[in-house]
Amino acid sequence: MKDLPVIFLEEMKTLLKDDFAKFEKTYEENKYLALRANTLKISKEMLKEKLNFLKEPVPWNDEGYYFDINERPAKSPLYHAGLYYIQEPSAMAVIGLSDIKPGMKVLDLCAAPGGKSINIGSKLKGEGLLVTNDISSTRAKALLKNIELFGISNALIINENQEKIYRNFPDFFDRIVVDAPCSGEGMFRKDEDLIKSWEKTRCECPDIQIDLLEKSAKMLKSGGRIIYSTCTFSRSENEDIINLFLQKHSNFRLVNISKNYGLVGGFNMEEAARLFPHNLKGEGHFLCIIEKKGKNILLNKEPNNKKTSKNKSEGYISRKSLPKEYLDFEKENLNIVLEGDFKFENNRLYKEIFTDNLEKGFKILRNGIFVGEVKVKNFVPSQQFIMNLKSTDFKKVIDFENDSSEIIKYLKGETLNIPGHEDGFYGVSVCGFLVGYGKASNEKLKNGYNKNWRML
Ligand SMILES: C[S@@+](CC[C@H](N)C(=O)[O-])C[C@H]1O[C@@H](n2cnc3c(N)ncnc32)[C@H](O)[C@@H]1O
Repeated sequence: MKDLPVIFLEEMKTLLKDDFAKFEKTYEENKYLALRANTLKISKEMLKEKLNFLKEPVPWNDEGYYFDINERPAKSPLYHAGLYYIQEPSAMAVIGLSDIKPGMKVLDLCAAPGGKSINIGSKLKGEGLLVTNDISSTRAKALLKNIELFGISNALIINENQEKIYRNFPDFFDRIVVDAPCSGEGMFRKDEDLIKSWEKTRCECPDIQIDLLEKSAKMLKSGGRIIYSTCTFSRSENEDIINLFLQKHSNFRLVNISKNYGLVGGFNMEEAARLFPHNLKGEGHFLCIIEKKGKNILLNKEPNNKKTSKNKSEGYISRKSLPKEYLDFEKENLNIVLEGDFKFENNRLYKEIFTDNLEKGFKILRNGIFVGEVKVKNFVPSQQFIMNLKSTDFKKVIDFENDSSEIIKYLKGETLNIPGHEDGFYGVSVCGFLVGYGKASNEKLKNGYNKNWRML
């Protein structure tokens, strides 16, 4: 039994009444682990065939599977191909039970390290826009890496506060996910550090949570929905926050979340959902969906995100003005013709997703895809670009089995011996899924894998 704060246990007794004993017992039991197929790259069924340690599906997310606590899926080369994301099973309910559809404009306001954003990315299927944000610059870097690894092409990754985001995106989004910073009570079993910071976070979080909802309300289109979630049990960070918000905003209503698989309603808020560890295989979570009343103007037909062409920022170039080095690289090595809104700045080529102006100083970590850079008259593709391609997009590919020692060497940054291969650029893949590229010369493959992503 962990050293749980006495006040926390007292509050849980009041909250759960007869169920408290069952709840308390879960602290002596093992936590559950799960992962989610990245359906931008692989179907859930095909992933199950490739990973023989997967167990039963996570019932509230159609991409999720449980796996055994002794497995280390992050060590597999298939993970480095962006085929799955390891995520706490209850956390999968947030996007799993939402109705995000291709073409929507979605904001993930508190997104790092990106578990929900990756899930939103797969639901959008590359259509529409994902604006994904975290206020912490260090955590936003982890978010950037995950968006790159999982091959999400339609994301604008930002590192801003809610005030500045709302000034730039009034009445803009179809869905806003507020996976709010919280006191983390639901994760005490998983992460004991949260117990240490609990006294502080439980006092500070409600003010931030209500402000995040206030700003989200202003960024939402009429008919749009806010998906509010926390991983804490406390009513003061869940139902109380929602009630406070609804009292101030009569133009919002609660949307009912279906209660299957052990999910239960909120306290005096049947429409919301509570996930308790004594009712299901996962940690503690709260989830609530609120809708802005009014004419439904979602999924309006303008291409992607563009508000008006007048607001389009400057500096875009057409395909025919792309640097010769890129066009030569594409012609020689790829089977694709890249189209889009391009920028070429400081020898770096970008294919952007969000083309409107944002206020000066707005912190953008990535807008769409960083394609690569021109270095000494050669085009060097970026890791992100590679992760957005399929192995069939490369003219030449070297493929390895998941258990081959060569793919591990590649992921560690080593040069590979490749007898019988002609010189030139190669996509490098595992079981047919790209992990990177290399340049062959004299039967050796110079490693092009991102140095910062190397397997240790
Ligand atoms: C529960 S975690 C998010 C987990 C994430 N949604 C996921 O699924 O991987 C909450 C995040 O909120 C961020 N945060 C805290 N205050 C914020 C604010 N005012 N605006 C945006 N993000 C904030 C924290 O840095 C933290 O990364």
